[in-house]
Amino acid sequence: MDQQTHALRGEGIALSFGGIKVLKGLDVEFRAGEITGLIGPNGAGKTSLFNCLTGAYSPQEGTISYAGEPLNGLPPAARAAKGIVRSFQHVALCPDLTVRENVMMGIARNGTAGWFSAFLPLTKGIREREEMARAADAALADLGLPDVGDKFPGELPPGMQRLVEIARAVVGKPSVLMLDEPAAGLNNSETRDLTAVLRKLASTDLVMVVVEHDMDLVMSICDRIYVLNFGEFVAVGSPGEVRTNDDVVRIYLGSDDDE
Ligand SMILES: Nc1ncnc2c1ncn2[C@@H]1O[C@H](COP(=O)(O)OP(=O)(O)OP(=O)(O)O)[C@@H](O)[C@H]1O
Repeated sequence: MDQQTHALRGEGIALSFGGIKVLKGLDVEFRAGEITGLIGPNGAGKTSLFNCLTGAYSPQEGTISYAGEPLNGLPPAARAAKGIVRSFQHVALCPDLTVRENVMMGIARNGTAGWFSAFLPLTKGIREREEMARAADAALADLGLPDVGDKFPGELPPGMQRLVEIARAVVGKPSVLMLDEPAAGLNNSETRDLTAVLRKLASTDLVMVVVEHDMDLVMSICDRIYVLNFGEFVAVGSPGEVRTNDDVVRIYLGSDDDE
């Protein structure tokens, strides 16, 4: 896998709301085989950039591509069908479906007969449902959750719900996995479990992007980190380079949030 070729790239991304520029012409490259962090103080533009990459926002300027294929104009569902998937800051599991069924929803984008037909009492549907259930159980087991398939999300603690959400994102074998504040709402031990899971997920053919406020998590899992401030990158580099960058130190010491 050529990590440069199989990269998610943004060139000259500019986004404004009501004439206020929140992203000021950003060039960014998220490479396969790396975990790339996106950090910055509150209001820096992290979520806006994330949303441009997933297709939730359309930047007024710039191009977004994966493996050289332009993605501009494609809505989130079309990007997901191309293997570019995301998790949400607030756990977004269906409360009335079992954990296994929630994870099975992540397979639907793969172009099988589909999640709905898998629930119809037809031979094809039954076979497909069994295959999807096996894949869902395997994804859950891979993330250290072997016995929760029959439970409902509400029966699990927040840390496990987060892992179920990640299982749903990875069960369809994405090429780009975008995680929006995966540690939000987790306690220290849940964050440690998540850190181990994210490290394990990293593989040579997967682009992983993490927007996160938890600096310990970012510094321990990321290969490269982009630091945003007021819609511009002020630094990019390894955790060690970013940690000792004078501008980054100034931004974080000068900001009044708890990063
Ligand atoms: N839908 C919107 N309409 C108007 N302004 C917006 C919208 N979304 C974001 N903004 C503005 O864009 C700027 C960047 O916000 P964004 O949420 O991208 O920052 P962030 O770095 O993700 O912050 P946080 O860490 O607090 O989530 C902020 O000034 C915000 O008020």
